[in-house]
Amino acid sequence: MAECATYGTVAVLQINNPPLNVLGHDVRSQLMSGLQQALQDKAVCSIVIMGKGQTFTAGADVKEFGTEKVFWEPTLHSLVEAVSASTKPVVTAIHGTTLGGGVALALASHYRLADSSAKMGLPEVQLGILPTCGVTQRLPRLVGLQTAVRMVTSGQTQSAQQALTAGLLDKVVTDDLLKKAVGFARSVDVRGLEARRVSSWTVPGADRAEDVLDAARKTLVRRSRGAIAPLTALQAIQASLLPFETGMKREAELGRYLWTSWQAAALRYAFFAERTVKRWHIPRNKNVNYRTAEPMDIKSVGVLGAGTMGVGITISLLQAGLKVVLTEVNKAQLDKAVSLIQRSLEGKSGGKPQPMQLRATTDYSQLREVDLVIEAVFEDLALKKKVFQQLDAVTNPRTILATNTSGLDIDQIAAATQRPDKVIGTHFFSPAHVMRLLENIYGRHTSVETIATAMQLGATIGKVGVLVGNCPGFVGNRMKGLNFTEAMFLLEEGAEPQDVDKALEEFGFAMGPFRVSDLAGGDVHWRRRIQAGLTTEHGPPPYTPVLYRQGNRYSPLADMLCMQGRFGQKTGAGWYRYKSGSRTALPDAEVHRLIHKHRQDHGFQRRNISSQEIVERCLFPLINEGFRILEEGLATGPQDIDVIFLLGFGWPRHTGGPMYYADKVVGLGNLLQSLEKYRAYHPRSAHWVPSSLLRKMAAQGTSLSIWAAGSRL
Ligand SMILES: C/C=C(\C)C(=O)SCCNC(=O)CCNC(=O)[C@H](O)C(C)(C)COP(=O)(O)OP(=O)(O)OC[C@H]1O[C@@H](n2cnc3c(N)ncnc32)[C@H](O)[C@@H]1OP(=O)(O)O
Repeated sequence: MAECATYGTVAVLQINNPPLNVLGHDVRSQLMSGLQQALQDKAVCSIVIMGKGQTFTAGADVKEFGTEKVFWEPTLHSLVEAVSASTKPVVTAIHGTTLGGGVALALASHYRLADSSAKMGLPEVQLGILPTCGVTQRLPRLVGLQTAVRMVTSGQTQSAQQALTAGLLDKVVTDDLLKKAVGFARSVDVRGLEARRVSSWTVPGADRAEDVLDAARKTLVRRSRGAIAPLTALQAIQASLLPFETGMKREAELGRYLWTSWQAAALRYAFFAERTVKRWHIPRNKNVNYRTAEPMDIKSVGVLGAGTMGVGITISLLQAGLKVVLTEVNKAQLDKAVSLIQRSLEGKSGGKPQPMQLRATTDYSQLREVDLVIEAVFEDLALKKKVFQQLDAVTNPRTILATNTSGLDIDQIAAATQRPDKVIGTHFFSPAHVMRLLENIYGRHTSVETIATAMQLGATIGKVGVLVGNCPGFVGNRMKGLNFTEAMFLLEEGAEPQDVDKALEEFGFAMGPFRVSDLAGGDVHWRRRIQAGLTTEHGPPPYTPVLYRQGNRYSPLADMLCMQGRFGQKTGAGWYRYKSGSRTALPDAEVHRLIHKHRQDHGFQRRNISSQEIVERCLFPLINEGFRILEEGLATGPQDIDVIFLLGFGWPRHTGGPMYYADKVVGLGNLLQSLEKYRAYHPRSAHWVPSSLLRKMAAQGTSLSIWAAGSRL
């Protein structure tokens, strides 16, 4: 857990708690006793704290949060204070990615040394808490308010060089950190110790504090979108302008407030959910799971189609060091894609991107020897089936064939080949080289090896892979579609697009559904509705009532906009209008007129609709569908659905995701009641019929987390 050794007059305490040296109770106890021993040992003049393995420490053990263990002595706070109060100089030597409590230990030390490849960060706000143990008080004294505010409220990591420039580190070294730290510790003098205690310093540039804090507050109010941790952390930093002990009390007070907040619990859940989804199984056959599966070794990947998605996917693969054969029949499109890829990879640090690993070709037969192909052609079932037939003919029979689709039937695509066991859906999110989510969809015949390979490939290229079953829209788009459907009904009943968007943005989404639709292009879903027979390019299909389709209430408003060529930002007009070259959504009188006339034509009585109703009507049907998905065994557990929404659809992270939010914030009983209430008002929308899983759980008074714990392997 923590090892102690002496090198002449220097005692070295090394954390050894693989994989990430988190500071659980055992580690804290051993570090504390090592420190006390070193202080008592007359032969020891100075002390080094460092870590073994891949990192100094990733900080506090988050698994202890929400349990009593975190308060067991020595707490992290006691340990940090013991380091700060040490009568012998303490040097912290940092390597790897040092986070949270690791930075707290470093700040309390008298000297800070780091390996040149080290990174340091304070991700606490991402867990809904603030950096305590004196971090909000010591950091501004060391690096100034501005840098401290940036580090604490963003949670982003700093490179060793940045930390050195900011004044957070005293020295950056290359190679043999242990030797250099011991050498450094030998050179420091106990006589200078008092002056090295950061707590005795004042915050540099305190005279400009108001301006810095005001500017930060304004930015955070806009960016946090309801998350309370960043603004609370800012208050703690503000307290660093007070005497140190007063500031420490304020930090502890604010820390306690966040510690017990529902948002901290939700964010902790989100942290572990992202890691839980890799432990997948198929609900209908639990023997098929991450433990029994053996992935194929993938060294080369073919990407078919050099449009926006193909380019993003290629960049992700190249960045992970894989060989890529990019195939596109249109030579001009291919050349454009290659230049985009090269530009994107140029100047990327880390040495991974290797453009020479890319072969671009118009010739399908070049895909003959790749291990896996990701097809990224236009979202059209007939086209994809044709492409898969060709791929089946040209590629090696052992090659896995993946289709990048956002909702088409994997089984139909697989049926176009002689190897349905080697066909899988890999739904990338746009921009594919930026978005971390990869929704992997198994079909009826997809083999366990193919599933494991797609999941492994996701991890290799830095994505969070979530495995789901095959159904229209899969998990993400099947649920998300309902949100947009209800949003349009709200327009019919009296809301304006900006009212709906505002309510959901206040809930925490970066963009409301109409702004998202304008960004993505309304034509994409219009084509899908046409394919599904819900509408035609000229209006409702013959003999179809305007407001009902396929047994459900239907709003034709989106179709009406598309029929006018209003596809969103790319056409300068959609639900909003856009000035040339601008992405700012401006309310458009023409849209208001169109909605107004539609209401009049169909006898809707306009009424004022509250933000609460907007949020409930847009989100509750989607959550209800999530329960149906679990019931149908299309996702391993609620975490999988939550991760899809957190990483793919901008669901506000501080609420944990749709299923967590329903379970822990709304409450399953309340959700059921609301669904019943809206169902009574809107009987012709099947999405208000509560799922039987939800009914059962609400009746039993059980929770999704208990259900999930029982179902996960
Ligand atoms: C007050 C609060 C204080 C003082 C704090 O310190 S709060 C904690 C601050 N630290 C963090 O938030 C670190 C979070 N961890 C990460 O960001 C990443 O794990 C990493 C960048 C450090 C490493 O990433 P990676 O190499 O991809 O590894 P994984 O994320 O997959 O993690 C491996 C396993 O370790 C578990 N883990 C990671 N960090 C912690 C932690 N701080 N406490 C407990 N467990 C942690 C993670 O869940 C993985 O576990 P398994 O899923 O493999 O079981």
